[in-house]
Amino acid sequence: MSTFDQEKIEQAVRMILEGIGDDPDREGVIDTPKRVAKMYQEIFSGISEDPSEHLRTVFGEDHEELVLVKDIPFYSMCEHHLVPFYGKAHVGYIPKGGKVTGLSKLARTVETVTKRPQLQERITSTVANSIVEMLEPHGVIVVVEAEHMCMTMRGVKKPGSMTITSAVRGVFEKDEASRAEVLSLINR
Ligand SMILES: Nc1nc2c(ncn2[C@@H]2O[C@H](COP(=O)(O)OP(=O)(O)OP(=O)(O)O)[C@@H](O)[C@H]2O)c(=O)[nH]1
Ligand SMILES: [Zn+2]
Repeated sequence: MSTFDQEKIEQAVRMILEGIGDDPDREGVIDTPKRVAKMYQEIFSGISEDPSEHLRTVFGEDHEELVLVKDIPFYSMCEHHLVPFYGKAHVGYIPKGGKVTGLSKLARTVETVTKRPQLQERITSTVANSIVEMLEPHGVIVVVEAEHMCMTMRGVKKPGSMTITSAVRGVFEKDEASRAEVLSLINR
């Protein structure tokens, strides 16, 4: 995978400004290519990171019941239109064999996965799969709710519409009662 290329983005943004019929040399936008490149470095920083890495932090804690971090806010960029979609992620798992990770690491995993050109479905399944791979828990549930600006400010123009995706693994797949319990906590 190629690395972040600030100059290439600056050239491209300048061309976009030209392409939309603006003057890239006028005072107000002269520094815009630089600003956008700097912003992209920040909002696409997850491309060069491995989400699973955060989950290497484990404590040998004997807790084999639900751990749920809900309402993790995120901003991502729709890979089809490169406009934002944003909302909340809820991440729950039931640890096994003492593999309990730090609570912030669940939010950091969401951060890495969302800071890329994305699809909401892929965010949801990548977070769930990273937890399965690294923590080998009894079960994982990830619910993501988001508003997509490509559906609000343009195109179909449906502001307020929310997309909800979920990924369930292990016990949450098989046990309806466990799934219902965690969903009721998320919706509380
Ligand atoms: N499944 C999925 N679709 C998404 C996501 N973000 C945006 N999309 C959709 O991607 C689709 C792209 O459709 P296209 O027909 O190729 O592009 P378009 O002509 O701009 O589509 P419209 O948005 O309907 O105007 C649209 O239906 C978007 O709503 C996402 O996270 N998951
Ligand atoms: Zn889109």
